[in-house]
Amino acid sequence: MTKSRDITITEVALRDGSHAIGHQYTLEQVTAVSKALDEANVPYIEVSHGDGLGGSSQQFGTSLTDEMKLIEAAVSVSKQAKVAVLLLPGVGTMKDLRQAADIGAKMARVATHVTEADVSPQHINLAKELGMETVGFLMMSHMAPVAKLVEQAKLMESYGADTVYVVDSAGALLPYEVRERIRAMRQELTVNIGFHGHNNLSLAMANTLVAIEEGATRIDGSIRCLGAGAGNTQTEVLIAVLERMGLNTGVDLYKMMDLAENIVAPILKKPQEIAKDSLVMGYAGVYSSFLLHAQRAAKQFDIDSRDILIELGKRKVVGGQEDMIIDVASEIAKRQKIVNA
Ligand SMILES: C[C@H](O)CC(=O)C(=O)O
Ligand SMILES: [Mn+2]
Repeated sequence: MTKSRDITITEVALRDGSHAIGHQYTLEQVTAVSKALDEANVPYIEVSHGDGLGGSSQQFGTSLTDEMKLIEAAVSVSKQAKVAVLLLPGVGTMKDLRQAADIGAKMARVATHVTEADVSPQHINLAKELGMETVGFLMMSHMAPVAKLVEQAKLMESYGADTVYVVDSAGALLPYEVRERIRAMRQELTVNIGFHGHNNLSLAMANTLVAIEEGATRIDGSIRCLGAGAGNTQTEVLIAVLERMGLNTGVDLYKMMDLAENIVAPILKKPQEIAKDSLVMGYAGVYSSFLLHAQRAAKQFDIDSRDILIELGKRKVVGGQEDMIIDVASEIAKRQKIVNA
């Protein structure tokens, strides 16, 4: 019998990693990765467009494959794993959530900007009615002071979330900032606490361990770092580290290493690394999902992508404001033309 898990992992490469590959997952890739994750005993596998259900659009990026087909495929090969979906109210609809539940998704992660939890009760309630496990996902957690974050987390708890996550969308949080956030939430909430990191400042693992030290038991990872920006906490590495610490995830390390090497690495166009743009995202506190958008805009306007990202950070642009990337790029290009004239 498997010993109960000390830490429960949600593998997010098939959702967060969608950003890194321009939402081009094929049915074959999602089937192969999900099957191997299930065989490795990963308890939760998140599958959706990178921006959650309903994200496929000009604004966020069009999916190659209908996400419902991807979810269906993941469900069909998961014997023990539960398939999770992400939903941003206003991007995904109640209808999307119903459809995902109908085809077998068992967990709904309702994501809002860290100060906007009050847009989530309808979706959390519907997920509960549909018999799904529910997670409140507070994105861009670095942008709110601790007291505000706790207030918003308590709102999500009051709406019925079984777990509330601190989401370091920009990979900008420093370990002491994760510590104070998780500690305060642990003191004020009775539900599970989760942590979702991004590795833009090479701190995803350190931040995850600090979160666990402070009482987070639900942790996200992306295998081979296949997530937005520089990727998330690398799942197979995390499993090895936690095993060394005597913490049980129930996940088979060898199977995860084989999956990372043989199936996931070939999906990546190039190995995940902290390159200049992802580093700037962590430094300037910019949403990791903006990476490819900013790089495309830089090319279009023949400017440095770092200038766009720094400006987006200054303006505190958040998820859903992807159209601002082009505006900012065009302004920088105009300014530079005037200076160089
Ligand atoms: C929609 C975002 O990609 C959700 C997420 O993973 C994050 O904020 O980080
Ligand atoms: Mn993320």
